[in-house]
Amino acid sequence: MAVKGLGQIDQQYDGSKLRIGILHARWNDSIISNLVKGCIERLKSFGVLEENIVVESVPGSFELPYGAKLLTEKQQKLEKPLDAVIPIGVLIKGSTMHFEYICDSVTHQLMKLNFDLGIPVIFGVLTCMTEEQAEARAGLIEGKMHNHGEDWGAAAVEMALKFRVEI
Ligand SMILES: Nc1c(NC[C@H](O)[C@H](O)[C@H](O)CO)[nH]c(=O)[nH]c1=O
Ligand SMILES: CC(=O)[C@@H](O)COP(=O)(O)O
Repeated sequence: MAVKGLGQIDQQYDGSKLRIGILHARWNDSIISNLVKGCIERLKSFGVLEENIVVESVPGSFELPYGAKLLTEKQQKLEKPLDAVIPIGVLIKGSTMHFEYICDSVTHQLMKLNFDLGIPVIFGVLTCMTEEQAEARAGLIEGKMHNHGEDWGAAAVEMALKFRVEI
């Protein structure tokens, strides 16, 4: 059994009332597509309704933090607030320092957004040294790793519901 991964879920979560935003980058599109697919499938496995999953895209991972903030605020203005947002991006090391700067700034800003927006913001960004690493983590290499998009869907549902108090 694999050591890496979310482990057993600690309780049954009913996602049928949740609204979840997925904001994905378009860089490295073939890998992104499978991560988004896995994420949506996992959300649905918790009962999240298709019509309550809002999927939007931005050009690259650098745009994810501000895009996630704008998406969340727009849904609030439309009186359809999100219970969690899942930014999804794939960063792959090139030949300059571009990768390091984007990984660092995006990670910090997404973490900060949790506190600024007051809803869970999941870390759906792969930061890989090679394309092969990214493909493996998107479940695209048979027999290697599972699709990490599934973990992000599960994390969103758990974090949206875990500390909720129904009055
Ligand atoms: N190299 C990667 C990028 N680069 C693009 C930036 O994220 C950004 O869209 C551009 O600089 C305009 O602001 N994005 C990724 O998602 N993945 C990469 O590997
Ligand atoms: C998107 C860029 O600015 C690009 O020049 C970065 O190059 P690399 O991915 O090789 O570091």
